[in-house]
Amino acid sequence: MREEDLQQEPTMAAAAEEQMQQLRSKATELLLREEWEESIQLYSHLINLCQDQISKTHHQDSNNRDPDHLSKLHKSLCLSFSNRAEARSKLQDFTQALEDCDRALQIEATHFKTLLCKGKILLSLNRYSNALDCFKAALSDPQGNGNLEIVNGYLEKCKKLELQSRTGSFDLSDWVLNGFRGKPPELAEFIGPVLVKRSEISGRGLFATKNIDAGTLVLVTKAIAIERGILGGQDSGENAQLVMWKNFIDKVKEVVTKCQRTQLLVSMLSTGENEEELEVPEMGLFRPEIEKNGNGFLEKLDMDKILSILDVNSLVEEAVSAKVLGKNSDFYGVGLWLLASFINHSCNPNSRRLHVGDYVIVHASRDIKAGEEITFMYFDTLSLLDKRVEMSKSWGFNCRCKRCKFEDGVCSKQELREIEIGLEKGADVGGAVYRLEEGIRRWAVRGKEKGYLRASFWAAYSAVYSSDRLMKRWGRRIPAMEAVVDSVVEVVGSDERVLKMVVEGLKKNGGMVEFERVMKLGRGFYGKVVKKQAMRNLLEIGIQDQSY
Ligand SMILES: C[S@@+](CC[C@H](N)C(=O)[O-])C[C@H]1O[C@@H](n2cnc3c(N)ncnc32)[C@H](O)[C@@H]1O
Repeated sequence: MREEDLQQEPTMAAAAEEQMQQLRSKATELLLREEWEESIQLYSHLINLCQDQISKTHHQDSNNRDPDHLSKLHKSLCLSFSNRAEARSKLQDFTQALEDCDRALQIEATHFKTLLCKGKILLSLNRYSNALDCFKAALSDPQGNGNLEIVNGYLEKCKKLELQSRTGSFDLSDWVLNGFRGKPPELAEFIGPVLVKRSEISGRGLFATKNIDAGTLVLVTKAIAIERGILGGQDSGENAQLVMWKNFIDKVKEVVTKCQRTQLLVSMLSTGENEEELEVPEMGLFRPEIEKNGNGFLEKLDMDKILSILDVNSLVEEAVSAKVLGKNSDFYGVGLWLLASFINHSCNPNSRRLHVGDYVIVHASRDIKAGEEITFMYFDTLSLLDKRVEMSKSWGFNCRCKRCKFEDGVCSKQELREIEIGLEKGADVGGAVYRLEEGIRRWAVRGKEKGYLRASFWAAYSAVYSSDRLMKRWGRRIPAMEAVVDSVVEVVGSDERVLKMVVEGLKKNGGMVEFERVMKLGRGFYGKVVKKQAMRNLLEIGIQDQSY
């Protein structure tokens, strides 16, 4: 280096130091004011300057190097990455935020602020054991001592969620007993014994890899985007729905841009066309703990494709919990849950879903055998074939489930149609049920197929069983309620209306319907997330005042 350069260097370094100092205080101010975008810009500038200065210092003659100066620069760089990570995480840009955390931790492996920030990001990405490692490491930093309470709080939360996601042991008893009111409990993501495979129904579907008994959890997964609101009257309701739909699309677009893993999975969802040609995703893709940032090739998701995907896969929060949460019948919530998007519809479903906060919980609503496809209902399955055909069309497909195939091919279609028309015209429901049961015998309909027809005419059966007058007249000529309930539950799984009728039967007749039967139905309906004692209370409440 020339003599004059050497003389100029301290002044240039001082100027750079001053510029960095100004940037640091301005960026910190923006961070405190929660102006994330702006603070990110300044931190990026600061990071460049720091790196520049560090490289200049490295090029200096080792005798002239000031080790203190270098270590200050490294500290400043570490803090800048850490703060930029914080700002990026606030904007939900988790991929870049994690990159910043890692760069900060390369400089200082136990940097407390960074470990806390990284732990929180991993926690919100449902990567519980990785988050746990971060919080444990944070405790080993001297700064951790002053923040023991905060770090321990996160550690406990992580441990609980990690256990839930590993074992599927969730307990929503208190929340359900409280009428789904209050803040929904915190949940982990969980994947039970299931696998995505080709389905005979259409495209891909989710299958059980083990026997799963009624009430057992199949999966718990968080929406990648969700939009909720209250729809007003007719016109304003339609408008509100349009605005919500637009916001929902924007949210999906944003997550897809920010997270490659999400983008990859969204691009694999069905657009409703050529489903047989769609790729079957490997299950690892649904496990956030397995770091997977795409395979280098990412299909570009254009707007048309996103719209078709959302049309086919988004679910409306229509579960009882969502209605109570919204405290309003006009409450409407729409979301996209990735793994749940691989579940096909069946009018003979074996699972049901419950919405808890941003999570959807899917549990078996009846016993499922290993190898069986897991299905839930997209629309009401306790209804007649014609109505179901109409609803399936409005979903954009023709239902190809076994029940629809059977009912479509049943030899006695004309007679069934006559019973239906009679009911539409206000014929005696008891007479209709009697005629149907008599037909079932004559047409030699057996086993599960009996349940198919009974589930289709459920409205008539339930009207008879709930009326003392009709039961007096028809009770001895039609099957006992328990037999019909069993065959209907075998077909549609546990259902709120069936459960309600059975609970009312228990209330009226005491011993006629055993409590165990009600408990089994309750388990199929609410799932094992409601524990035995709470379920007893829940159903006893129902027995006392019918408001379960
Ligand atoms: C949420 S996706 C379910 C997964 C889908 N099969 C796949 O391969 O990605 C919904 C789409 O699956 C198909 N589907 C679901 N249930 C069906 C059924 N019962 N009969 C026919 N097609 C069905 C329809 O194309 C529907 O638009």
